[in-house]
Amino acid sequence: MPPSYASEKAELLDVIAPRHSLLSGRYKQSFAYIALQSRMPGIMSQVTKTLLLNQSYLEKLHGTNLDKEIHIIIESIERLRKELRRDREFLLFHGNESDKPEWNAFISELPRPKRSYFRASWLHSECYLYRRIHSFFESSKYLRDFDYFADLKRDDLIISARAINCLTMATRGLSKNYECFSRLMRINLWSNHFDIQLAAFVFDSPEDNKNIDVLAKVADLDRRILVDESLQVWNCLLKAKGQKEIIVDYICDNSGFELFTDLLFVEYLIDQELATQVRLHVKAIPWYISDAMKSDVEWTISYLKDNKDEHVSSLGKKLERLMKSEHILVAPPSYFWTGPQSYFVMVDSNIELYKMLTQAQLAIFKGDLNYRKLLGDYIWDFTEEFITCLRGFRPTNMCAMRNVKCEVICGLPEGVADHLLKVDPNWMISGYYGVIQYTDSFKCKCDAQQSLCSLNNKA
Ligand SMILES: O=P(O)(O)OC[C@H]1O[C@](O)(CO)[C@@H](O)[C@@H]1O
Repeated sequence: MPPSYASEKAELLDVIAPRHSLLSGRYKQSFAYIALQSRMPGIMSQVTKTLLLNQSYLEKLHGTNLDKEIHIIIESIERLRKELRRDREFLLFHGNESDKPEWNAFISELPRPKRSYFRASWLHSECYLYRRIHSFFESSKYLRDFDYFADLKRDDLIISARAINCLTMATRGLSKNYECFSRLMRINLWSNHFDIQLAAFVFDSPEDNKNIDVLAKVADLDRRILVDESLQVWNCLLKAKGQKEIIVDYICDNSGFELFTDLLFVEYLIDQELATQVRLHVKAIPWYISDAMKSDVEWTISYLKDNKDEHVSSLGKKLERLMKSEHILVAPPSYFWTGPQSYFVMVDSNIELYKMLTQAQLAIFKGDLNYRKLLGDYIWDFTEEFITCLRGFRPTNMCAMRNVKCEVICGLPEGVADHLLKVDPNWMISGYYGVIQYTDSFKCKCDAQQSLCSLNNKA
């Protein structure tokens, strides 16, 4: 265990994160504390290691010696690690960051006691750390575009070869019905559980290849879906039938195997005319290790296209055609997705992005981090309604699909959380449980939301 300067400085409390508070590293029995105390330093070491491992490749690529640039980046990472360990205040950005004004305004407006790693909201600390790491690369001459997480993301797809073959075969020629739709959705949900460094779905028998019920191979998964509102998502898309334009905004999470299943689901939406266009919202910079960037979407499609399995390869070619015809497209990059803010502030801090989402029939938010930002990284009552927790953020009909990897959750039926706490004390951080939650854009309940509703209706 590294020395805990942080505990002296931040007056850490040896408790779980209390109800009705923001998640924060202050609570020593929370996942936030573990993440800041040991996970983030580990990730920083991983970045350094990757950089050194890639040095000769990068030097060949740029035709120059990179000792000095690499040395500066590694030293900066070391300094950042010390700042974190000592619970220092967040520093302003002074480099070439495109989103520098937004970040600096955000940091300056934080109340002082909420401006250091262990005292701040966990969401702010964690996003800030990933943002700082990237800023070291942005300030360099040759390494500004180096994605230090790319190898991990690519390996994740490569080790999933068998699952990719099976799922590709099993999802050809699907019918348009709720059953197929919801199975694809569930495969997509669980792929968020098997993210980086976890083995993907395992398929052994040859029958797997033709059987869309591949979920049965992953023991008992459906039992672990705590809320499944996929029928409402299906109905939301059916309601748009006949419209000339049906846009689905897909706020992506991880690359690797998860992005592959995203693409399978998106292919189905387009094939079945449930959507005329799907816009993938990805990250502008390397983020939370495995988050998808535009380059990952492109790499994934060309990996599928060049696959030696003919079904996988023709899927890759089909996806490429769908991209060319703009049935699928990567939305213009927005730094909002790599900002520290929760989504309820989007209407004030990024009205253009908010308006863009209002054009969609449905916005799907994938993964744990998106969920945390939807709920403001706040510990709500387990049974609080999803719509309430969004605090007015409702640009369109919305679905969140997420495995439960931290203590933020809502919308559970009465008694479920109490039961889980008894049978599985780690249920909130294991990623074993999942939710598919939905809210309709017109389900407006409170006065405070009136102004947003009228904006939605106008946009
Ligand atoms: O890839 P996801 O599902 O967004 O998960 C991100 C992970 O990062 C965390 O935010 C922790 O760093 C967890 O909540 C979660 O385990």
